[in-house]
Amino acid sequence: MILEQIARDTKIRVTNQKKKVPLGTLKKAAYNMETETGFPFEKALAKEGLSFICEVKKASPSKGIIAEDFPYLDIAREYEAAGADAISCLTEPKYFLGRDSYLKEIAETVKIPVLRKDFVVEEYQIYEAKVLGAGAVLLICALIEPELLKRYIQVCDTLGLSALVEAHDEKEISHAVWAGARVIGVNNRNLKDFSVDVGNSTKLRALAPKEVLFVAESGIKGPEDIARLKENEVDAVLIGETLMKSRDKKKMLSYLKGEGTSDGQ
Ligand SMILES: O=P(O)(O)OC[C@@H](O)[C@@H](O)c1c[nH]c2ccccc12
Repeated sequence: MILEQIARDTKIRVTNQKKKVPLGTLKKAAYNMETETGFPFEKALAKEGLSFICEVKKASPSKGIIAEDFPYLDIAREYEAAGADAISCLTEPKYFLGRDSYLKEIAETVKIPVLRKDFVVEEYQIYEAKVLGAGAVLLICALIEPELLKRYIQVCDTLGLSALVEAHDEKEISHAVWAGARVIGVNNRNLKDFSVDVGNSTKLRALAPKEVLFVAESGIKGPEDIARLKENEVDAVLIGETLMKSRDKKKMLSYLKGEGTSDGQ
């Protein structure tokens, strides 16, 4: 399955990176970073009404190249100006054509918190996220066993980083809750066959405690999806492709919010 393949390649990437920057050096740098108190990513999601996490993504294994032209800083600025509550930035280089430098530059440019979207298989990558300026890091349950997940969330806490814990089914939701996740995301895309069902997140919402911030991820195309998610007490949505493919992101975001009359193009 694709997720396992990506995880294997990520392990190799981390091993190589450690030769350039050893864990001890990275850790020191991470703890020397200035930290905004109060977990700004969680604050952004907890605000009244549905929050929007807008994703900067060049490509994906399911869609291939999404944005031929990829002015990532302009895109991030446009998201912020359009009213995004947070930004998600892919840093995985092989399958998503992401880069650490995209995240670093975006975090230096916008005021809203930035999520590092990568495949965390080692603690090392959490320190990297911090040093790159992220306010949050994605932790995928399918890649991290519960004991380790608990430890990773604690590491995030000591760094003032929020963890967005991704779960796909009931069992993973209970692992996430057990590990102390305060933010849980459910991916509507099945990583085995890439099929998308927005009902996946609405179905699983009830299984996470009310006080957990709940994020619906992937496959969100129009205001009817948003309305359905709102009805099911989702706190935030994570949207990539629909926004990346639209020429006017501000218009698209207001269309999704049900404010605009146009089709967002
Ligand atoms: O482009 P979409 O369908 O709106 O999806 C965004 C985001 O949810 C998706 O990129 C994603 C969700 N979970 C992930 C884990 C790794 C990489 C990417 C993802």
